[in-house]
Amino acid sequence: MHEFELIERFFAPLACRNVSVPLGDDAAVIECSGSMAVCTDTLVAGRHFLPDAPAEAVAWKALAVNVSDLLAMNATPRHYTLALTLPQADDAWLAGFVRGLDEAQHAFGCCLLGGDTTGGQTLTVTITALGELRGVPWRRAGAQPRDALMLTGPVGAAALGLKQLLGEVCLNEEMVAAQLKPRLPLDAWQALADYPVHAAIDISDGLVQDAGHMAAASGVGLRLYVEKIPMQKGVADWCARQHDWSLPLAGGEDYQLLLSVAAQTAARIEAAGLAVPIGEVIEGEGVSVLHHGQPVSLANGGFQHF
Ligand SMILES: Nc1ncnc2c1ncn2[C@@H]1O[C@H](COP(=O)(O)OP(=O)(O)OP(=O)(O)O)[C@@H](O)[C@H]1O
Ligand SMILES: Cc1ncc(C[n+]2csc(CCOP(=O)(O)O)c2C)c(N)n1
Ligand SMILES: [Mg+2]
Repeated sequence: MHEFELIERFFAPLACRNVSVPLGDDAAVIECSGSMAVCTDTLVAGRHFLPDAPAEAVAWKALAVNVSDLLAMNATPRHYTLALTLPQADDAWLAGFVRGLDEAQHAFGCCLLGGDTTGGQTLTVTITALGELRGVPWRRAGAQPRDALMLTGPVGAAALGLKQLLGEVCLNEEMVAAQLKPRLPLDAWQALADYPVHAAIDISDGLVQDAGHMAAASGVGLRLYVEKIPMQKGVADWCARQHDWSLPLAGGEDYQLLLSVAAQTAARIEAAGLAVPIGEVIEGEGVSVLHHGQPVSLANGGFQHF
């Protein structure tokens, strides 16, 4: 199959229709009236997913991790581009990949503007996503002393799912699903439009490491309470058995949002069931973690590529 035939057959059906110039020219053209958020994330076989991961899951995750960054910025997903490097053009793999992308597009409300397809040794998927700001951008730099820190959902399952895929533990399919096809907190995010958020970040590299980015950008310290952090029962049980909280604190790929909000806003957000308080912002620097009052130190702070 030729490169152009492949694009026409697999990717043209996913293309945005309601844009000035859609997929097919040297570049797409879109009209925009307000502010747009733009982000890029790459998935590399062997680094971000196991080489035998289902194609549907790879596609879903590639779009989900980008949409997660848009949500963290307070932007509604609209469009994306796809750069794909394939070791070979395998019909069945591509059909699965397009199914996963189609499902993700519908779930996240965005469509394909264009991209690039090349041959290469390592399967690599790079997506650049564009979203429309729905208010002020939620920056990492806005956390203020006495703010409450809130998390939109549980953490730790994706890291436990990876352990299961690697054969290190045998638990249940919920963890594997969290690793392969992470769900985003879309409903909570929709409702959060009505609340003033001082700072936000999505949890991709691990809660403590990403909280550290918020702390550094804001020039404050953050304090987290392990017993308040939401986690799936399987994760909590595993951590309690091992006396080790590194999965929810540093495992990463959770794609929940960490928010810093004024204490009175936090009470309303919690009452609406949109996020739970897990700590607070203090004067100082860095992230400290307490478990029933005892400091927790982590051997490994979070995911690092190098
Ligand atoms: N190669 C690069 N060229 C230009 N800017 C980059 C590059 N890599 C990262 N950045 C920028 O650095 C900032 C931090 O990037 P990073 O990838 O750590 O973001 P993140 O959202 O924390 O991580 P994730 O990749 O898990 O979504 C972002 O503003 C990003 O655009
Ligand atoms: C095969 C395999 N090895 C390791 C991991 C774990 N992992 C990969 S990327 C990442 C953080 C986000 O990365 P980025 O900062 O690039 O967005 C984590 C925790 C995995 N999922 N699959
Ligand atoms: Mg991010």
